[in-house]
Amino acid sequence: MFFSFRDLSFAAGSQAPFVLSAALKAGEILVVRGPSGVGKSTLLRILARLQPASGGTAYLEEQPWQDIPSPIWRASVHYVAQKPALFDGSVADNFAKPFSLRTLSGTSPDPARTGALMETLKLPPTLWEQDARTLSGGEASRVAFIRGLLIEPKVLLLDEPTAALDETSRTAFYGVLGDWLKGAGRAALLVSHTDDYLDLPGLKFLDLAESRRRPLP
Ligand SMILES: Nc1ncnc2c1ncn2[C@@H]1O[C@H](COP(=O)(O)OP(=O)(O)OP(=O)(O)O)[C@@H](O)[C@H]1O
Repeated sequence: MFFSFRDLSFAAGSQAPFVLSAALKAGEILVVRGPSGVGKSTLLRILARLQPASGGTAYLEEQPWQDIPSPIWRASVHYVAQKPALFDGSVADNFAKPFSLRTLSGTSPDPARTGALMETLKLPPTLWEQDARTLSGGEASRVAFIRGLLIEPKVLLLDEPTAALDETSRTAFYGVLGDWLKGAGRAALLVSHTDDYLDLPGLKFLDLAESRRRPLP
C-alpha cells in the first residue's frame, strides 16, 4: 500500500479512544467524516507527526514512520490546517519559507508553477506581494494549499480546505486536487463537512463516529 495506518490509537476530547486502520493506494483519497469535535483534525495532525498517537503505526510506501526522521516525514506527509498557519511576510515569502528549512534547502518554488496555480485557484497576481496577515480566510486557505503543493509532498492531509471558499473557488480547488492526484505516487486525506468532493476519483471513506462504536479490524 502507498500510505496506511494500522491500529492507530488516540484519544480526542474526553470520549473513548479510537483504534483506527486504513490503507490507500496511490491516487486514492480517504475522506474522514464525523461530527464536529469527534477527532478528525486530531487524526490528521497525528498522521503529520505534529502530535503523538498513543499506539499504532503509519506507513509511507510500506516504511513505518519510526524509520523516517520526522522533518522528512512532514515534508512527505503534509498537513494543510483548517486555520492555515502563515508566516509573517508577504504571500511570496510564505511560498519560499519551506524551502529555507533544512529538509528542502537547495531547492526553490518554481515561479511559473506558482503563478499558474494562483491563476487556476482564482487568486489575483497582486496577492503575491500582499502581507499574508491581511489575507481573507478563503485567500489564506488557497495560499496554504499552494504552498503545500509546491513542496511536492507524497500525501496531502487537507483539513476542511474548502470551508472558506465560494463555489467557483471550490470547483477550482477540486480541479487542482484531482489533477495533482493523477501524478505518480500521491494520495490524500480530506476532512470536509460538505460532500462537494464527490466528483473526485478514488474516494474511500472513514467515519470516525462509526469507528468509535465499532473499532475497525
Ligand atoms: N490542543 C487540544 N487540547 C485539548 N483538547 C483538544 C485539543 N485539540 C483538540 N482537542 C479536543 O479534541 C476533540 C477533537 O478535536 P478535533 O479538532 O480533532 O475535532 P474535529 O473532528 O476536527 O472537529 P471540527 O469538525 O469541529 O473541526 C475535541 O473535543 C477538542 O476539543
